[in-house]
Amino acid sequence: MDSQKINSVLIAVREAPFRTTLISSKRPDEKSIIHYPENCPNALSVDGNVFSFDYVFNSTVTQSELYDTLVHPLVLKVLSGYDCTALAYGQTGTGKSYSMGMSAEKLTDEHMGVVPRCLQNILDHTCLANQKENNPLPKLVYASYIEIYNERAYDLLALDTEKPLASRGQRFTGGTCKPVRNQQDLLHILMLGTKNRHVRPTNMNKNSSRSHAIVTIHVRQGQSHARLNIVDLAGSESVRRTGNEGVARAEGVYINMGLLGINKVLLSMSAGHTLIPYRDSILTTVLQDSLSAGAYLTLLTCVSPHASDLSETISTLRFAKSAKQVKLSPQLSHRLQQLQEQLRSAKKKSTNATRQSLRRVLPSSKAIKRPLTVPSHASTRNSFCTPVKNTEANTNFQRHHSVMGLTPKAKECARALLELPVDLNTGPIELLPGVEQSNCSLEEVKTPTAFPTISDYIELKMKYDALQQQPQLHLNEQQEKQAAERPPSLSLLSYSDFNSELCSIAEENDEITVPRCQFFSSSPASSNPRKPSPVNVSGISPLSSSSIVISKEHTELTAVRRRSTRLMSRQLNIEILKNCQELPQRRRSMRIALQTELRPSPATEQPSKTLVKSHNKSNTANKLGGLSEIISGQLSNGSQNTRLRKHRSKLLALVNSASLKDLQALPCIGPKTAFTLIMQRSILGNFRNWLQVQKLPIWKGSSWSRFAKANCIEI
Ligand SMILES: Nc1ncnc2c1ncn2[C@@H]1O[C@H](COP(=O)(O)OP(=O)(O)OP(=O)(O)O)[C@@H](O)[C@H]1O
Repeated sequence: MDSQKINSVLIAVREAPFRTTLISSKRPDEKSIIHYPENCPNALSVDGNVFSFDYVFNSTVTQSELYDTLVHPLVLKVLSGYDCTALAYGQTGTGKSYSMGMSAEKLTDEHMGVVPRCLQNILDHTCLANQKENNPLPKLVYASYIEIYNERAYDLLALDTEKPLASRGQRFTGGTCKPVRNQQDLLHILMLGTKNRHVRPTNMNKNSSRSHAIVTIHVRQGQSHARLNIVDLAGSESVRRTGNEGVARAEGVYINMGLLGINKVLLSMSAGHTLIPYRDSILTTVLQDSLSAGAYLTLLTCVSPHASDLSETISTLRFAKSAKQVKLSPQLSHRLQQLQEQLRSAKKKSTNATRQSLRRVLPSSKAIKRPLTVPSHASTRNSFCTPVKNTEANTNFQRHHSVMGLTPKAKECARALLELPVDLNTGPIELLPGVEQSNCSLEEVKTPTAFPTISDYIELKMKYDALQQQPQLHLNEQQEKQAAERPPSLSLLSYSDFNSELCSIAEENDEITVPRCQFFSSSPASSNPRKPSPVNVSGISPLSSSSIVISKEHTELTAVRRRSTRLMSRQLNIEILKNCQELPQRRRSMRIALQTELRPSPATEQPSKTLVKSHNKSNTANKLGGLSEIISGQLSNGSQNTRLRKHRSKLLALVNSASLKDLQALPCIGPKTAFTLIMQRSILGNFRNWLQVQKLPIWKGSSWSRFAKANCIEI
């Protein structure tokens, strides 16, 4: 079905017919400003500027021609499991909504737009596919319809359309998905959308959309889920020409803000930046997944033939040209899910052969590493109590796991150890050999599976609570002795694994309630096993029956601190560490600033080592040179002032020319600040003085003063 090869990014231009309403209508003798050079089928020229795109449609193109050429290939890709986005961009009144077919009006064959055609096409395909006898999983089609109005996302298919789904900075979880099984469902969705969408007459368009609208068609088949986003952006507009006042004027400001956001995202993507400003507007937040490298993107730019719209037309075409630079490499959205599904069933069967083959397919996936650290659901009481034979391998594994994630070498070692034979029934985590378990039914207690769900954790907690009420383990003297001689358990594996499970769940659900557990890191023999203590199972012991809320930040704090943070904390002295307990939760720039503040200031007898050190660390600082003398106060007042002046101008020159990486090397500059600084620099040109830099709207709170202090540029 996806045999047809299409470019991952397709850019097309459609010329709108002359307007017939309100201002700027066609003068009797007026000709279109858009010309089509002969011999260049996919080019157009406006005012002497020639632009070429993948497709160029003149004003006579029909809706069905446009669909067949531009959007039908995307539909085929969606049906094959890829995420796709079709986006309409352009000046107000140039036919974006008309082309995309966002409303329930004009549903005749002549005027029907992209949305109804896509849905019809997808329905036809899925019906055919589902009718095939050898197709066990039917393809199901759903659609959602949302709008971004005044920087808030609203669900147009919800019962309460007034309640925003999300606003800027908030997480967007998606709108109501309605099943689409036939024409009636489709019509119902479009009618609801038309009824609820914000539309208002302006001087340029009697039915001007006041919001960006997104129709998402979901095609599900089993675990596979592909999406086609059809986006009708509100038109860019100048307040002067639309004649908007009051609310309409404010709407225009928000519309332009969303368009600027999408502009920035596409420009950053085409410039190959690693930091894409998705969070700058709610529109780009919502479209983040679809505007990522893993999806197909088709951009339809609509342009006006009117001479009075010349500047808007040229800027629209320039935008389309820059979007052409975006490089994407679409991937099957459900591929990984399928592999994980296979792994899960392979784990249940505990077949070594299947695992080995999957490891070859997914060599670096952490999902592969997990089965070794936790016993499978199928583990029985006996298998739990059987000592792990491959103790040496486990000890090695433990050692390597403690550094896993730090260096590629450590990861390599761990991966190599994965190849060692381990009894899959027992797993590497065992209880004490020969322990009598009285009534304690250990097989009932399931350790987290490789793919736990929230209900798994709730179940786990209930079982811990139940076990706490039951008689504890009893050991005889010999067993105690054996326990004392026993090598440390693989608790670290459990700790790290359990935490990473929590992290992944916390990521999916901003916060969840899980059993409060203590992860022991030494051999159980180190504590008195006779003492009534919680039952130790697989390296996890309950602290209390109370629950704690584990948020994403918390789990990051405890388990998956960044490597830089871990290395940094090793270098810092204990005093700083005490003060920095909350630091990993904060932004990098704040952390660096706080550390700078915590260390002796330049004025004290211990000159600002942080600054000198961090400066010396990078090339950036090497360019600045001589700073240590200034800070340490070794120079006389006069020469110190001269040095400072020189330093400031050198630093300004650096800010005017430095790359993103170099800027980040400066104290109190994080990746975000560096990025916005570069964006401001590209908009405003080189900064003339530090006052200009200080006045930029990028400094929040006391960030400027911290930056100025840390870099000796206080004005
Ligand atoms: N190719 C076309 N053929 C026929 N009518 C068209 C065509 N393009 C646009 N129109 C008509 O022009 C008018 C304005 O179009 P539309 O509302 O789609 O513009 P828009 O770009 O979405 O504007 P806005 O951004 O303000 O919402 C509509 O009445 C639409 O029917």
